[in-house]
Amino acid sequence: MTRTPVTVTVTGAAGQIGYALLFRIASGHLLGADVPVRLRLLEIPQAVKAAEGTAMELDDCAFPLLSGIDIFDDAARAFEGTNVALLVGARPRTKGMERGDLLEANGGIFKPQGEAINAGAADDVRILVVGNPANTNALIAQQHAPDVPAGRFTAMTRLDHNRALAQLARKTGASVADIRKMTIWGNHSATQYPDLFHAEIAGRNAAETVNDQNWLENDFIPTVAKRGAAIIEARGASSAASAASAAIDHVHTWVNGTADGDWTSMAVVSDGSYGVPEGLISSFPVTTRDGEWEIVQGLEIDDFSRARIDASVAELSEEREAVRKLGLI
Ligand SMILES: NC(=O)c1ccc[n+]([C@@H]2O[C@H](COP(=O)([O-])OP(=O)(O)OC[C@H]3O[C@@H](n4cnc5c(N)ncnc54)[C@H](O)[C@@H]3O)[C@@H](O)[C@H]2O)c1
Ligand SMILES: O=C(O)C[C@H](O)C(=O)O
Repeated sequence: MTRTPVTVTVTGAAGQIGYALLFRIASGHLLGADVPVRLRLLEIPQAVKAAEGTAMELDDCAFPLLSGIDIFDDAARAFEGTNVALLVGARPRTKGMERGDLLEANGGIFKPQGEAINAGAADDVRILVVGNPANTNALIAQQHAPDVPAGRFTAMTRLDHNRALAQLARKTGASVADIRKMTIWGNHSATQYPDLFHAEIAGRNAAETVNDQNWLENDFIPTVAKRGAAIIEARGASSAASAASAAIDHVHTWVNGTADGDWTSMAVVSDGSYGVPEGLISSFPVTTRDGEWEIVQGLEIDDFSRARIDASVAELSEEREAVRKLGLI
């Protein structure tokens, strides 16, 4: 193997998402079947031993692409030279909580991690924040990494995107592979807006194909937006394997590009597109190419969609105010 390994830092490596994620990174699903990876794992001191156990299991898989694993309890060292940073480590919500309730508990994690990325990551670093509330945690980290281009900080709404694909496929009998141009707008929270008006099934408009406004409004949107809570209710723990899978999808699409005629959903820093205030990290339809993303422009937004996008974006503005008050940005 002649390629230089890509350094991937994963925080919260001993957690439930970490356990589902690391084996897929090491087997080549994150970056490609020909890309060797070196893992740097970050955990809190009490969980380092558990991370060591996971590292032993990774060794035991004898993955040809895995060129090394290092474990740290110090963010500054964990992000040294990192090309891809997956910020997973944070407390998950439990029954009855909204993700925003985690702001105070988790927000403090992302300031030092942003600083560590700023100080030590590779010039081409790309960051995905998974830990909740993901959009605002990404904003906190980004605000503390002034030397890293703001667009490198993204938050995950790909799980919501995948959930929307699955619900639409189930309703229409279409295959997931036939669906294109799905969009999640706004926050990774119950206010998010999964948009069927621009999606297509086998080239036909999805909302027209479904032709059932009642289902769209009272079933599809709430099912997707509240799926995280439904998983917690059913499993007694928040989503893990599906979250890890979405994280793999997010980075793979970012690095390898969206298919022609399709786009994906990523929470990225707003440039004011679609009336989303500049600087908020909000989910948009994006295309990707050569490791860069671009917000899809020129979509017509009707009153129904406008109201829902505005509500989710208003929540993001409130979260930004809340972390300002907490002194986190
Ligand atoms: N964006 C999404 O779609 C999405 C989906 C699922 C879960 N999540 C979120 O991901 C986060 C992790 O979920 P989980 O189920 O793996 O939780 P978990 O409790 O199983 O694991 C979290 C891990 O993070 C570690 N950790 C805590 N603080 C840390 C720090 N400062 N540095 C490094 N590691 C730290 C903990 O020790 C623990 O091992 C939660 O906030 C959860 O809500 C987001
Ligand atoms: O809902 C949660 O708290 C976990 C995660 O964000 C999810 O969407 O499953």
